[in-house]
Amino acid sequence: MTEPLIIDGLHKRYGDLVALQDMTFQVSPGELFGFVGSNGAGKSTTMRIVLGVLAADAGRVTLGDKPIDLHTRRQIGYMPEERGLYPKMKVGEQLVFLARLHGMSTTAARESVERWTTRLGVDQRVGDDVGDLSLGNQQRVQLAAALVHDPRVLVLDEPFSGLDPVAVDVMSDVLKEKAAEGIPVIFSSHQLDLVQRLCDRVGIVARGQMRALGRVDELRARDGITLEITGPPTSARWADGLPGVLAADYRIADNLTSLRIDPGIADDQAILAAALRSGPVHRFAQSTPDLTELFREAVSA
Ligand SMILES: Nc1ncnc2c1ncn2[C@@H]1O[C@H](COP(=O)(O)OP(=O)(O)OP(=O)(O)O)[C@@H](O)[C@H]1O
Repeated sequence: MTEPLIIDGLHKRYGDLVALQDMTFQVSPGELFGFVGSNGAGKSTTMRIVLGVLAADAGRVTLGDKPIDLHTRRQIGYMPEERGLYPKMKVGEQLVFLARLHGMSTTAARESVERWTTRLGVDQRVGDDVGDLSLGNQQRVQLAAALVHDPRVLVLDEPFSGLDPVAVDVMSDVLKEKAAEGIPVIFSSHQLDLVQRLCDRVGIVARGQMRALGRVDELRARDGITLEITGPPTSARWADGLPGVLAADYRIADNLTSLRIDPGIADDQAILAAALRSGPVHRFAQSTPDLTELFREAVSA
């Protein structure tokens, strides 16, 4: 078990531009945390500060209660957004070199490189220059570079971008495995379906601030439940004033009534009865917002 990664009150400006404002969250050991937000929201800036490649103006990053110093930093596996491999160096040599930089013996480094290149499906390419690989395979090598030194924390900036579906599955499995081993894993992504499927918790950032933070299912339930009813004439505004109905949207063109309800107060059977009093009911369905809808709400707030 390692300690939680704690990001506490980070502020960062680039000249007049406020890139981070009181960015605060933590990632527990064994947790797969999805970091999402619009372009320019501040995800890479946060990750760079965690790695110490960029200094915050205020706030701190700790592993448990220990500030991240040079020693702890060597135990983080990092995939930067600007991929940082040397194109003219051979895959295998480069990975062994990086593992050695993190303090591994040559023998342990070679074993680890063989294990990870095999696991990630690039073992046939260890003798090739990185620059001769396809972008997707370079990305697999980049993930191997983040993993070869057996890190205590994983911080990955958009690890899924540009991967084919098979590589997405391999990457997903590896991230789940690393989290299951008990280390904190954080990754940023714009692929919200993937984040929703994989992550224990998510943070949604907009303009340098954390706008929503928590388990995906809790965030989805927090905004209430939506009921969609087709049949009763929307012009009758039949659901107005029913107990527990937070908002009613009558879509006249589709003859569809969409109700946001508070599940603690609303009685779905009473709502169905009210609908039937107004006309025949052809469809009565419940849905919760998905991560894409939560994202839209959070970034537009
Ligand atoms: N070196 C820099 N100098 C000036 N501004 C910067 C610098 N790096 C980032 N920024 C700005 O800081 C803000 C946050 O950028 P950051 O790269 O952290 O966002 P991001 O959430 O990772 O975006 P994306 O999803 O597009 O990668 C943006 O407005 C960006 O233009």
